[in-house]
Parts: sequence; C-alpha cells; structure tokens
Amino acid sequence: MAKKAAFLFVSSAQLAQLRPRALDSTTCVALRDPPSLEHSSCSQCFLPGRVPAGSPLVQLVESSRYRLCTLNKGLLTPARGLTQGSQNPEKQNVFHILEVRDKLREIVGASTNWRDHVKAMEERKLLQSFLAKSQEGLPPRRMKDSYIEVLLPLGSQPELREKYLTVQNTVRFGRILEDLDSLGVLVCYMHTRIHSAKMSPLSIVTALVDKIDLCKKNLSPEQDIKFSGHVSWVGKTSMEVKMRMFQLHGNEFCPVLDATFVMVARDSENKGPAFVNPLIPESPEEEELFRQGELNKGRRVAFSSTSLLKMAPSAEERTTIHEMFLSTLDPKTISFRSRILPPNAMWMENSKLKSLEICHPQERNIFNRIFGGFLMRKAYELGWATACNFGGSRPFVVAVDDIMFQKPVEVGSLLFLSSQVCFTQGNYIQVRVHSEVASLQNKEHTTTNVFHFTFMSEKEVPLVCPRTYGESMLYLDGQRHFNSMSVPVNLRKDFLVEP
Ligand SMILES: CCCCCC(=O)SCCNC(=O)CCNC(=O)[C@H](O)C(C)(C)COP(=O)(O)OP(=O)(O)OC[C@H]1O[C@@H](n2cnc3c(N)ncnc32)[C@H](O)[C@@H]1OP(=O)(O)O
Repeated sequence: MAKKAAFLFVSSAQLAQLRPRALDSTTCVALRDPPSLEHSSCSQCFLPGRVPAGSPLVQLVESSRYRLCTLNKGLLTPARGLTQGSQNPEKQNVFHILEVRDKLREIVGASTNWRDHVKAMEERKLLQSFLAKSQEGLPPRRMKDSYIEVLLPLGSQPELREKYLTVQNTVRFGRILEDLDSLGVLVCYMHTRIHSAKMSPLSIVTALVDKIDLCKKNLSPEQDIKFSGHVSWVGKTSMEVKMRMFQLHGNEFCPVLDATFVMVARDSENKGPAFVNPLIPESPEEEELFRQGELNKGRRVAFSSTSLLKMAPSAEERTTIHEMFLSTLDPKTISFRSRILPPNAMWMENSKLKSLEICHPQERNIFNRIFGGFLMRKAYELGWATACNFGGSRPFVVAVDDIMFQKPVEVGSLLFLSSQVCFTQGNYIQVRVHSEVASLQNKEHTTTNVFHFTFMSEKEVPLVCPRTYGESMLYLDGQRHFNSMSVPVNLRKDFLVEP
C-alpha cells in the first residue's frame, strides 16, 4: 500500500541539519522562512493547500539520494544536487518536466492564451535587432554551457503518471517523444542564450530527429525518469543535440534511450535563418563528439542524395525486388496480371492505416505552429497500431530514425497521417508514416514529415510484399532504415516500450 505523504515544517536553519536518511520517500518538507513567497499552495504536491501562505516549499522526494525541489512560480523545481548520470556536476541546470515548456515560453515571450498570440508575435519582431550579423560576432560556447537535466518523477510524484500510462502499465513512448522535443529546444536556447537579455531573438525549431535508439529494458511508470542533453555540434544556423534518458532502478539511474536531434535557428519571426554561437570542444571526448557531428552531417547528405526518389536502387537491391516479384507470379498462369501471395505474406497495401487530426491551437508550439512533439506522438501512435495490426501481437519500439520536419504545420490545418508496413524481418516490423496537411480554404495537400519507426513484435511476423514499383521502392527504403539501426538486433530481447 502507498504511504501517505507527510509534511515537516522547518526553518532553513533546521533544514540544513536534516539528514536525508531521516526522511522517507513521501515526506515533504516545507520551509517556514523566508516568508515572502506569494504562493499559498503547491499544485504539484500531495496535499495541495496544506502549505501555509508565504512558505517556499521544499520537497524531499527520495531518501537514498538527497534531492530537493523548491517551489518556483507554482512549480516544483529540482534544485542542484541531481548528479547521477551528469557530465557536469559542478554547474548544472536541472528542471522539472513541468517547467520545461514554461521556461521555453518565458525565453521567447510566447503567449499562454491563444487570443494573445498575435500581440506576442508583434513583440517578438522588436527582438530582430538583437540577431547577430555573422557567426563570428557571437561568443563561442562549450558543451557544458548547454548541458541540462530534466526530471520526470513518475515514481515520486504519482499524479504525473496518468499522462504517461499505457493500459499495460508501461510508459507511453509518444509522450517521451514530446518531452525529448521540448528538451532539445531548451538545450539549444541554453547554448545560444544572451546572459544580459531575458528573451531570445531566436526561434529554434526541430529540423530532424536523426536517431533514437532504445538501449535497455522496460520503462516502468512507477520509477523516476531523468533526461539529459547538450549541444554536440553546430553549423552556421543548425545545432545537433544529443540527449539521453535514464530510469531509476534501485538507487541508480540506468540509461534507457539515446537520441540525436538537429535543431535550426530562425529569426525572431521564424521567417529566415539566424546564426548560432560557435561550439568549442574542450576534451578529447568532446572533440570526438564534434567530429561525429560533422560525420553525421555528411552521412545525412549522402543518405539523401542516394534517396530512391533521386537514384535507381543498387544492383543488389534490384535483385531483391526482382526475386520478390517472381515469388508472386502464379506458376499456373505465368501472367503478370494474376499475382499470388507467397506463404506467410501480406500485400503491403493491406497493411495501411490512416488517421486525421484537426490541428487545434492547444497543440501549438511557442511559435504558434503545431508542436513537433505532438506530430511525432500522433505519427508514432498510428505507426504502433499499424505494427500491432500487422503482426497480431504487441509491438515494442526499438528505433526511430530520420524524421524530417520539412515544413511547419499551421494551426487550423487538417493533418492527414498515412501509415504502412514497408519492410519486415523475423520479429521486426519497419513502419513508415507519411504526414501531409491541407487547410480548410486550400484543399491542396503538402507533405510535412515522413516518420520511420522500427518495432519488434512478440512473435515472428509475415513478410510484407510490394505489388507495384512504388511499393518496391518503399520496401527498399524501409530495408535501408532497418539496416541503419545501430544496436545489434540480438541485444534486443527485453524491450517493453509502448504507445
Ligand atoms: C515546445 C517548443 C518546441 C518547439 C519545437 C517545435 O515544435 S518545432 C515544430 C516542428 N518543426 C518545424 O515546424 C520545422 C519545419 N521545417 C522548416 O521550417 C524548415 O524545413 C527548416 C527551417 C528546418 C529548414 O529550412 P531550409 O532548409 O529552407 O533552411 P536552410 O536551407 O536555411 O537550412 C538551415 C540549416 O538547417 C540545416 N538543415 C535543414 N534541413 C536539415 C535536415 N533535414 N537535417 C539536417 N540539417 C538540416 C541546413 O544544413 C542549415 O544548417 P547550417 O546553416 O548550419 O549549414
């Protein structure tokens, strides 16, 4: 049975003498002094309203590690001291998950009410003059300058759990995608921040989810999660961000996910490119990360220039497709028009699932376009359902790669998502989700994103069979994405990550 939360009201002098071990995981400590805070209750706390007016709140959420959360503008902010998994213990920026979007709003001066969004944008125009004329005009930054940690205390703050919960009592991966997107943008604002100014003249958007690899085990909705991230490479206007996610197992935060995103800086109105601060690697490890970032850029260019939309498949790939084609000819008729499915196979077109989203203002980002994390969550959930429908058992996500945000999605758009299985092997299902938008006024559809997800099913799945040349290209593209998965397939036995 869960323990009831208890409160301890102490002065700051008494707090300093408190031993963490004297407190259990459900004890909240409220400071009596200084009495200047305007909040009378803490919305995140177990017992809202019980904290006396004028009391900054301090919550100790775990006994084994000394973690403090102080009340800051109605939100619990984890204070310094969360060092596990940290690369930069001497100087940390640690945020509570609920704080991240508010912090972003504060940095760009975004509206909290939709009715104020035009005014907020007008105000941002004034920041245009703070933009650098060249990259050389900006002070260089170190990787540790952008390093942040974000705590998602699913274990110690159970009221957060609902939003993250699947019916199988695991963590919704779609929600994690949203958090990663916000975290990535905040990391870039840390890298580009102007210490003398509260607001940033930059609009930072997600251009690409290069890779997300899930590297370990189940995500339990009953254990705290921690994210960390920092800028690992910069170009002129783009930044590569490396993020990691950890989950508490016993007393230790163990790595569960690695992600690489590319963010792009735009001017205050999000209309043209804007320069970002150079990055200076400080150690051999950082130099290696930076060099990797440079290689990643080259790899992305190479991958896109050999895209099957631009170039014919390789000789080996052509053979694969031809053999698949031959396996679908009916030996009785040997006619190109009568095609049959090989044993244990399904036509690719029959794997499709589609959905429609109306892009309401609630899903907007700080720049009044639709939040990239929301688009990823919706695409991921449809992709998961597609894999489930195809494989006939629960699929677990293994990798996400190459999600390109080609165009922003305007508030009020109709978002059409179309998902299909494009490649399978053993227990693995490669799903592609294509998203396009149309406005109510203009019926013309424009592609905004293509998403690639790799799932692992509980049992072996059927082969997916392309029927047309176009589907054959999707098959090969799926195979390329599957083969680019960085973690060896045989290590992936104990995954349990669901929508
Ligand atoms: C809560 C807050 C969250 C907020 C975050 C979001 O929700 S954002 C919402 C989701 N995302 C979006 O809506 C973005 C939609 N896409 C776009 O607006 C645009 O495609 C874009 C701004 C990303 C890129 O536009 P352009 O390609 O015209 O820009 P441009 O040619 O000037 O390139 C700018 C820089 O981006 C790099 N770049 C562009 N596309 C890239 C890609 N797929 N992968 C890697 N890098 C890329 C270029 O190399 C260049 O870097 P260098 O200059 O270094 O050489």
